[in-house]
Amino acid sequence: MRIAIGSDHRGFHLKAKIVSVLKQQDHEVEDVGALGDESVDYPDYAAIVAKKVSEGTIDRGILICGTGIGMAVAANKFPGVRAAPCTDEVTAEISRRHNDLNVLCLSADLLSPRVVERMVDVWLATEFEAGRHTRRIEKITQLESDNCCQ
Ligand SMILES: O=C(CO)[C@H](O)[C@H](O)[C@H](O)COP(=O)(O)O
Repeated sequence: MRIAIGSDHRGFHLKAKIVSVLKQQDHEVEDVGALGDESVDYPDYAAIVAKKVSEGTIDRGILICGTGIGMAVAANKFPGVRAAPCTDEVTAEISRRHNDLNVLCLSADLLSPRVVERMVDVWLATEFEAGRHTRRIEKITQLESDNCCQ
């Protein structure tokens, strides 16, 4: 799978760990930064990853900051992006089955790296369930075009 991954300074070390695991699993990984743990602004990295997802040049995005919240707020400004902070394996799985989440947002401050590794595995492996959930995703897409300011 083609995966773009970004973080701010708080997520930098966890990002490095996830990048290495994903590469070992033969995913095509695009690391967009941050390049170190000096203070940066999470919207800058959310925008790079979310734009790629929105334009379809990669399959999925992963964003990491202190809580995952700022990254999700920023990424959701891009059409077609469904981003949310997940907190455990269950939310990671349901976010795929029900919400067709295409950008996984993670907390570097609150989650253990081992839990995150399992969450990422589950999130990448779980398919969208479709059925009644398709109707709901279509309604979200409709909200974008009804309220679009781009
Ligand atoms: O966006 C966030 C809050 O949802 C992240 O936790 C950021 O990493 C955090 O705000 C960065 O804060 P810092 O004090 O500048 O490290």
